[in-house]
Amino acid sequence: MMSIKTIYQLGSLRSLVNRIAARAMTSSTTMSSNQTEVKPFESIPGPGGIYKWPIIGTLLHYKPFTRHTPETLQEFLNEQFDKYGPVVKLRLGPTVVVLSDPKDMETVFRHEGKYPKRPQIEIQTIYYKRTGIREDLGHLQGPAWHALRAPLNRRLLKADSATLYLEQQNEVADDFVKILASKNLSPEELEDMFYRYAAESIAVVTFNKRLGLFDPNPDKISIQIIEASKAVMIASQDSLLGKSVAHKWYKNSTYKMIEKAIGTIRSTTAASVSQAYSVLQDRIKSGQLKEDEPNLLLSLLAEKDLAYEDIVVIMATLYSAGTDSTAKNIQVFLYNLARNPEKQELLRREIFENVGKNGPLTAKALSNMVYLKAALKESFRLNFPGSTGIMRILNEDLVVGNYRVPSGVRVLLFNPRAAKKNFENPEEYQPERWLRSDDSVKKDTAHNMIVQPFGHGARSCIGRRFALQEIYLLATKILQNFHVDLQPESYETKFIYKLFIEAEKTIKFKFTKF
Ligand code: HEM
Repeated sequence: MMSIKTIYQLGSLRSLVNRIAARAMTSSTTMSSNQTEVKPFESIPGPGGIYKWPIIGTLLHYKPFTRHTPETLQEFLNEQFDKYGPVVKLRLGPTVVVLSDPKDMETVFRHEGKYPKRPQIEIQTIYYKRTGIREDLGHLQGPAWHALRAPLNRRLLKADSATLYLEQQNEVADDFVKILASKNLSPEELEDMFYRYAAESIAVVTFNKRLGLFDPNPDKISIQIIEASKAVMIASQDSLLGKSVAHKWYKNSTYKMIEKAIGTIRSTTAASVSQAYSVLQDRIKSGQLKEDEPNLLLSLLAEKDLAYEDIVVIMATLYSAGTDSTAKNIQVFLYNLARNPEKQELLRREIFENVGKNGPLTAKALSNMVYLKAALKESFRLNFPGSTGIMRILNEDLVVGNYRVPSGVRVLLFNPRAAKKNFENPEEYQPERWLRSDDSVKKDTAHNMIVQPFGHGARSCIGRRFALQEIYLLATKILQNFHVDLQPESYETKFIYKLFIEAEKTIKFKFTKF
């Protein structure tokens, strides 16, 4: 007989236990672990009747039938929770079970298996089928996904993966601050600068070079990727949340938008990678390559199971996924600091203590800066970065919220609601909640599943260490030099979502040099 250890080594103990539980659930007296009756999938509450119909059931959630669009989906989902309770079943394209209890989120993550499935974005699936081009990391599933992801885990998720690039990324942040100090930027120009900052910062990782995006006449091609990345986000959100449907049958405007955008991202990345490759070859030939230099491209080229084309796809994904997301969340962080000047001052004090008025942000300083980390985490809690939270397709039958949910069903872990419902004074910006020295906070942070801005588990964000580092860096440099404030009309900024959070109207910051 197989020992428990052997079964576990085969990676199947958890799923075995769950399968046994699932079988038990189908019997007439099914009970969950806390001895309450497990109810069938069909009985999960949610909008019924015509709202269950394909296509139309989703479109009815949006304008002109309600006041919502995919950009305000969080408000819509909150209304559904108020009406139906903590587990809701509704149509967002396909049927989706939306969960808001952290315990249920944990159950889903515990059973996601070796190849967690995030639902593919249909418009992208169709694009890949029609064009035959290679799918990217975010789209692939199963072993094909794992083949691209594993080499990146080793290179991007280690403790020092991002700090290796600190020196180069410090320079990018310094250049940003110089421009802020010397030019009178309009709010729109400033907003654009945040995108350029994120793109410039990740380019030193993907292409081994500065792109010069802060120059008066930057390379047009690099700027095009920024715009293309925004377009991919908008089209993807409309497809994921069931607003765009016709792309299935013909090239509607949303499809044309994503077709053009992915085409631009791929072709321009291919050119940048090819250039970086030539530079690398020249440096190897001339013996200029430093053995210890951080060089993602070089290290991926050494990976025998990755084709050159895979590397281009990886770099395209990292460059575009790493631009829009980071640029938007930096602004939200600065917004929260501007609205809470006393917290801004506490953070500035920590910065001065650790790096002084002009010093670079070092890995050592960063490891000491607990308030900086708490301040950003609190910003993520208050204004959740992603439109919906995390999505998965269940790999096995599960019991969540006392309902049986079969394998293959889409679940949406709606962190934004949990991030408000499980905290005291949830609308207040209180970085102190995340500081271990404050006892009242431990209670708040007890459930680790709630604020997961980068997702969780094997399928979580591969760029998270870089995203955090870039945000920490820019916030540090800005606070070393300026008081951050808001023009009165931006004080009550409304946030909407284009996959990631963004201000409905450009935020009007006031940076006062001191
Ligand atoms: C504040 C900035 C960012 C946020 C909030 C964010 C958030 C996320 C989230 C929520 C996911 C899905 C995780 C899951 O399903 O569990 C994700 C996936 C991903 N992110 Fe990020 N991200 C950010 C920055 C970045 C950066 C800088 C990069 C690249 C350098 C990046 C690359 C990716 C990729 C490639 C995936 C797909 C991973 C996979 O499917 O294996 N992200 N991100």
